[in-house]
This record gives sequence, structure tokens and C-alpha cells, in this order.
Amino acid sequence: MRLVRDEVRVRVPATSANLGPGFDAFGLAHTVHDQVRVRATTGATEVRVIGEGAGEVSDGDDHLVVRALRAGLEHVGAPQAGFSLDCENAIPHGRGLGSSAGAVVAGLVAARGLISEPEALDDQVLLELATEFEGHPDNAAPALLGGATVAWMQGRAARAARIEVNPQIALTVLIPTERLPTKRARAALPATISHADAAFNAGRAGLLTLALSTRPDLLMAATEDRLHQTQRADAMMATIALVGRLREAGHPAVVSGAGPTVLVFSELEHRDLEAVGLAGAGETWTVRRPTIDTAGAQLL
Ligand SMILES: Nc1ncnc2c1ncn2[C@@H]1O[C@H](COP(=O)(O)OP(=O)(O)OP(=O)(O)O)[C@@H](O)[C@H]1O
Ligand SMILES: N[C@@H](CCO)C(=O)O
Repeated sequence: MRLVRDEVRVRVPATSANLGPGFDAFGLAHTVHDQVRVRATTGATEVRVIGEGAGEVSDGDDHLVVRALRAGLEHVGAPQAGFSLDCENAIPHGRGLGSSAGAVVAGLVAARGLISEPEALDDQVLLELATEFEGHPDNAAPALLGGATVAWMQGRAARAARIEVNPQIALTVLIPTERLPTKRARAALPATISHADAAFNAGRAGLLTLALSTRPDLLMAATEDRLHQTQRADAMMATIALVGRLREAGHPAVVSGAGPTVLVFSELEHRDLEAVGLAGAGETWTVRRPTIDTAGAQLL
């Protein structure tokens, strides 16, 4: 395998995983994007970041996009080089919006763009490689494929299928200032759950597939969860309280990924925010109303 280009640009969407009952399985891409320009050089790796993560993430070979890029090239036996990266990041880090999966998918798609036989890094291969980085496929699948996805593990290989999302479904994302690393949120989960709770979530997850596609009227019931949200409450009390207030007011709200961002399956207006005590709380919660990104990661 050869490198046939010395420069590519990649765009990846933010993602929300879980969507209530679909822990480690469901995910959704939205129209908030990171962009990265990758140039192969003969010098040492250097990374410049504007936006989210600037001044925090590594500026060398430890940078997550570079690590994923190198893993992609290694997988197909392509030569390594020095890399010069320019990242323009809009996906907040550690908020449950799939920033790490976005970075990994961006690096892998960049690798696909640089090599002589890009089909050797098709979506299936990239999903498997991204899942090795992430440990679970629920953010990587929508970051790569776009739209809403259900992902699962077939033995050690990740698989994913898309759900065609009903165009009536709108989104509001409420992003707090504090972060919650996914690792910490996962450590808060109990080792076992009851059969009744497993059955509850299995039914709701099935219902969610219907609700997202043909029956958005079922979204309230379909986004109920007993496996992970309240179990993580100590790590994100304001988030769980806000999800509760939104649901009491009739809005299908869930924790986005491992939190602490809240995802709502409706377009909240100012008066809706006021009703749950959020109007004027702009310093604590950033309100965004993205649409669903149906394209997934793209070489530009
Ligand atoms: N664009 C990026 N470039 C480099 N490193 C990144 C980038 N995005 C995320 N990371 C790394 O991943 C960490 C955040 O990952 P983490 O899994 O904790 O949260 P998340 O992916 O934002 O949320 P979630 O997995 O719940 O959706 C950052 O602190 C940083 O180390
Ligand atoms: N399913 C994952 C998503 C965050 O990466 C979790 O909730 O821990």
C-alpha cells in the first residue's frame, strides 16, 4: 500500500450515544463538526488546534487523531510519515458528545484518504478499528455513517445498521460547563442489574427503533431507561435533575452519551426553557438546536 496524497481534509460530526435505553448500542450524529487538515511531511509530527481542546490536547504523536491515523495506515501496511495537523474543533470534550470517537474517526478517514487503495479501509474496517480505540461502538458508528445507528458486537467485531430518522424529529442539546470523563462515568455503573430492569430496557430499546423512524409519538416511552442514567446521578446531579424536569414537562429528554450533556428530542423554545428553570442560565448551560447529520464523516 502506498500514500498517494500528501494532504486531506476531514469533517466529523458530534454524536450522542445511548439515547436513553440503548446503552452502548444506539447513537445519533448531529450537525456540530470538527474539521482537520492532515499533511504528510518529512519532519516531526505537529498539531495545531483551534477551538475545543486547544492548549489541552497533545501537539504531537500522542494526539488522538494522529494515533488513529497511524493505526489506520498500520492496518493496511502503508508507510508512516510525519504529520502536520490543523484542527478546528467545535465538539466539546468530555461532555457526552462523542469528541473522542470523532477524533478517532477523523484520523481513520484521513488514513483512507491518503492511501492508494481506499477500499482497504472501508466503513466496516473503520468501525472495527474505531471501536478498538473506544471500547464500544455507539459513538463511532454514527460519527462514521451519519444519522441514527444501532451498533453491536459480533464476537470481537463491531457492526452497525442505520435507522432512517423521521424528519419530524428535532433536537435540542443542553451542554453544561463541567466535564465528565467517560471513564469516570463508566466506573459509576453497577456490575449487575436485575432481570426486570434488563427486560424493561430491552422493550424500550426496541420501541426506540420504531419511535425514531415511523412513530415519533412514542418517543417519551421509548426513551425511558433503567440501566445507566440514574446510576450515574452522583457524577452529574444537575443533569439528572434537568432530565427529570424536562420529562415531567412532556419533553423526551435523555443523557447524551456518558453525560453530562442533555439531549432532547424536540426543539425547545425559550418558554420551554423558562418552564424548567433554564432561561437566563446561559452561563451554566449552552443551548444548541442542531439537526441530524445524515452524512457522517466526510473527506472534503
Ligand atoms: N478532537 C480531539 N483531539 C484530540 N483529543 C481529543 C479530541 N476529542 C477528544 N479527545 C480526547 O478525548 C477526551 C474526551 O473523551 P471522553 O470519552 O472522556 O469524552 P467524550 O468523547 O467527549 O464523551 P462521550 O464518549 O460520553 O460522548 C479528551 O479529554 C481528549 O483527551
Ligand atoms: N455508551 C457509552 C457512551 C459514552 O462513550 C457510555 O454511556 O459510557
